[in-house]
Amino acid sequence: MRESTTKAMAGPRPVVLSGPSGAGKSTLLKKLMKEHDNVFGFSVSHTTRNPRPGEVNGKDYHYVTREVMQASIDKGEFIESAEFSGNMYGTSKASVQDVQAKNLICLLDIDMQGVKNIKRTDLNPIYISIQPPSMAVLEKRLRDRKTESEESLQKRLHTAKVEMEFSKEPGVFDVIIVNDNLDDAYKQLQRALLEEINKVKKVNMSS
Ligand SMILES: Nc1nc2c(ncn2[C@@H]2O[C@H](COP(=O)(O)OP(=O)(O)O)[C@@H](O)[C@H]2O)c(=O)[nH]1
Ligand SMILES: Nc1ncnc2c1ncn2[C@@H]1O[C@H](COP(=O)(O)OP(=O)(O)O)[C@@H](O)[C@H]1O
Repeated sequence: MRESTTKAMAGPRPVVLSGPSGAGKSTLLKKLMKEHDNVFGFSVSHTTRNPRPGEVNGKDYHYVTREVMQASIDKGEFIESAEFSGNMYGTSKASVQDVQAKNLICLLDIDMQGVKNIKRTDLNPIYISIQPPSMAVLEKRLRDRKTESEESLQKRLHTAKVEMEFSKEPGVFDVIIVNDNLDDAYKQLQRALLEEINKVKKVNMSS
């Protein structure tokens, strides 16, 4: 029998945002959480990559060594994990359960391997693909973000092409949002989640 990670805490449906590095996933997630107080909770992933300036351990990611992360995976503490651009990333069971225990919509920012693996679990999220208007715009945004070395940038651009192809496979994503103008993309995202948002607001208001 498949292990149930979340069934006991049946509440609002989680939301997976996926798409190329630089497509705007973090920007959109942060805006959702800022504009809807006490509705969303971020699933804080583990990663072996170094923190960027301004990122906070335990908030953006749990920054860990490869040894620590692998040991934790081996103990069965992760729902999914993947190798992305030379680093490990993964969603622990605790990261999702912490959010679901508060009856909040759990937001996951994961790559395409994560999407494939989450589809094999009973999490049953809404799958949303965030896409850049073009590869040229994606490259410009990633360069302007100034977080990547040239090598890391090239790796991300290469993976972005694979991620874009993956998103075209029918039935993978429930919603596809092209993040050209940020406000428009945000409105589309909010519209896609409105039903879930209203459900949570109603329940949390009456409790
Ligand atoms: N599978 C999986 N992917 C993750 C997880 N956390 C982050 N990612 C993905 O890893 C990739 C790199 O993330 P990051 O290093 O923060 O770079 P950024 O996307 O360019 O901001 C992105 O595609 C994220 O969606 C996770 O827990 N599992
Ligand atoms: N619609 C947009 N127009 C212009 N710049 C954007 C837009 N959306 C995001 N950005 C910028 O592009 C960069 C990549 O966005 P980010 O949210 O970090 O992407 P991801 O989390 O998908 O890697 C950031 O510097 C962000 O401020």
